[in-house]
Amino acid sequence: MQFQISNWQQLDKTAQQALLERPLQQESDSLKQTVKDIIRAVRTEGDAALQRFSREFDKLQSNPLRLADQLQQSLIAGLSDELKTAIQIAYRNIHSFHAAQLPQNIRIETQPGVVCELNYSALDQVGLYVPGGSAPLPSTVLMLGVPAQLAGCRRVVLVTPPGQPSAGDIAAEIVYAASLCGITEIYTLGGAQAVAALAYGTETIGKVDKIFGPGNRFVTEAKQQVSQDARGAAIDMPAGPSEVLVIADDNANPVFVAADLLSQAEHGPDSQVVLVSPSEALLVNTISELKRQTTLLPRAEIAQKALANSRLILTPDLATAAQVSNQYAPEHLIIQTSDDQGLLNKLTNAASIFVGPYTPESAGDYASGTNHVLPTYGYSRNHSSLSLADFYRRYTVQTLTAAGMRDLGPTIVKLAKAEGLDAHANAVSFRLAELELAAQISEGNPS
Ligand SMILES: NC(=O)c1ccc[n+]([C@@H]2O[C@H](COP(=O)([O-])OP(=O)(O)OC[C@H]3O[C@@H](n4cnc5c(N)ncnc54)[C@H](O)[C@@H]3O)[C@@H](O)[C@H]2O)c1
Ligand SMILES: N[C@H](CO)Cc1c[nH]c[nH+]1
Ligand SMILES: [Zn+2]
Repeated sequence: MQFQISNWQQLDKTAQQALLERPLQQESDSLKQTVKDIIRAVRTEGDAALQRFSREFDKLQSNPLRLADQLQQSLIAGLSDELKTAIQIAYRNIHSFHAAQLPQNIRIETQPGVVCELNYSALDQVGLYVPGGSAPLPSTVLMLGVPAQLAGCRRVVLVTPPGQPSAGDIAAEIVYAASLCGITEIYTLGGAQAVAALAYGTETIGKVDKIFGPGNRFVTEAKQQVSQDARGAAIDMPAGPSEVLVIADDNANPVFVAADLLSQAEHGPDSQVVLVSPSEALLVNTISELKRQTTLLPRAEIAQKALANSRLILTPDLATAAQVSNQYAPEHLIIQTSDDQGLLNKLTNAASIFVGPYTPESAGDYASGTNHVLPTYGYSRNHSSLSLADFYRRYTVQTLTAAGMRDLGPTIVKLAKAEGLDAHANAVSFRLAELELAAQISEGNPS
């Protein structure tokens, strides 16, 4: 494994930008076309296309699609108590953190007789995509299922790629985590075809209003495409291949830093990990640790491919390291320095930040309580981590009394006239005229 340390200060602006590029294939034309073709096939052929793609991409001979209730029960029964307890603890913490996010309706009188309300209502039907191509992710079931449960969405559908035939259709941990979240409508289906089925519906799978969840580049591209079609479905965010940026100085332990980098490198070959440090010694020692720890990992081959996309960057100081991170806009940002709190104030574009030597990203990936569904590929510049609010729609209500109309009406008429929109002005002035007439009648003085 070859590692190269890049000296940030010695690069010009173009080279600096190139250094922070994500792995290439993410938005290639061929990916877009592949996904477009899959979506079109699902829309025209329905379940038959789903079966065909499961055979082609997931090596499945035949797929019953919906996971029978009885099979769900027997999978859950086979799970060890130890693992069930771990899933319950994660569920509890994720539940606590998300329950605290319950949105509050607002009702205020902006001026006498003019009442404005902002209300939240839970989305009716939601689809949860749980990745499973490379590893089944029961933790993602909790990250999506807990907020859907707390919001009270009426129909919650879970899709996840089928496992290898020898290992059964689906991981028992996924089914157990789903059961804690009250989810029983589960389909063993993955990739762009699953996203298309959720967005448009097939004979077996009813369409949903919004699709949540992370996935590989096929899943992420499919979500983008269906969200651009008014007949498709809304989506949460582009949450693609995992990435982490670590800012560490001499104060950090290279064993921890290397472990944190590898924790995301093992997700997939298109994951990216970045280490930014003002300490050359820390960079060099972390490289030795990366080499040592990688060989011990069962997923070493995947991690090595991801490490080939990765960056080790030497900066003159921590302030410049913060600037590099802000420019990169990472999904996860870990800081292990002598001045973590000072650094926090300088960080603007990370989706989820992990502070100090005892806060590995794994804590947030599994069990601390925060959501691990996060924008990748620089989208954390303008997208947020998944939260309870994403499972609601917001709408406003307003009520003007006659007195409110009398007071505010002339202002509205003036503004509408200024825009040259006379019909808008009339909608108010006709009411004002009627109110004027009514007032004169009540005073016994109709003109
Ligand atoms: N950003 C986040 O919040 C977050 C959270 C968890 C996981 N992740 C990421 O999710 C990803 C999960 O990826 P995964 O692959 O393990 O599972 P996945 O479920 O996202 O994708 C697997 C599916 O991809 C489809 N596919 C595979 N090869 C294909 C091809 N050549 N053409 C068309 N379709 C194809 C198959 O249908 C398969 O079912 C990882 O990159 C991981 O880093 C991100
Ligand atoms: N790191 C992933 C988010 O990018 C989430 C995850 C699930 N399991 C392990 N990690
Ligand atoms: Zn992870």
